Amino acid sequence: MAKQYDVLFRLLLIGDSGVGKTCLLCRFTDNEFHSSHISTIGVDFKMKTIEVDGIKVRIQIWDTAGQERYQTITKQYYRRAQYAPEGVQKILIGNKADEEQKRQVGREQGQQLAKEYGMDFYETSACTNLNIKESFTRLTELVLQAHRKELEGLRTPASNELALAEMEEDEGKPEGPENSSKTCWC
Ligand SMILES: Nc1nc2c(ncn2[C@@H]2O[C@H](COP(=O)(O)OP(=O)(O)OP(=O)(O)O)[C@@H](O)[C@H]2O)c(=O)[nH]1
Repeated sequence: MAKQYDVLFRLLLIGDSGVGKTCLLCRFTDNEFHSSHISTIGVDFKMKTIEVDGIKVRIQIWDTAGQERYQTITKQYYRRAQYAPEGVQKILIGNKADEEQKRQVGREQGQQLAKEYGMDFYETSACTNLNIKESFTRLTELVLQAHRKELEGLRTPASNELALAEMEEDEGKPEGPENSSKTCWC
């Protein structure tokens, strides 16, 4: 049977508790917004398939708890992306852009910080659906660009045969940090 996607990526959301990581994810994957704050415990993930530049990309997005008390658990999950080594693609998001009157960080300040770390910067709102698709798509593009060589040929009909497409996700069972052996592109 033909594959539903060409390649699988893992992306990770990190940030302080309450900034809206879970809401960003729910808006992106299910187009939903929840006004209550139910803190993530440890980690959770959701999947979505998007097409970028002719490539069907299955994205597995990990949502981590922002609360400090879960840090020991969450760090286990993102240890390979932790110090953002070369090759790890990242963007900076300032969420809750709809709450202008409660703004904590100036747009220029966010842009400046992103520039310092060589990241793209997006102001988003999970509430109004501002820049949600755009930011996740941009990050996906960056990962695709970083893996251009391995992806050559994916746009052709023969793509299903490529080894990259063999990277299966196990939707029911998130891999534990210790037994994760698949390639992780963040
Ligand atoms: N106005 C507004 N509120 C938002 C937005 N995104 C999230 N919120 C609210 O902010 C609160 C926290 O959102 P969460 O998505 O649960 O935050 P989180 O970063 O996942 O929090 P932890 O799981 O504790 O790390 C909730 O009450 C959301 O409704 C947004 O874009 N605009």
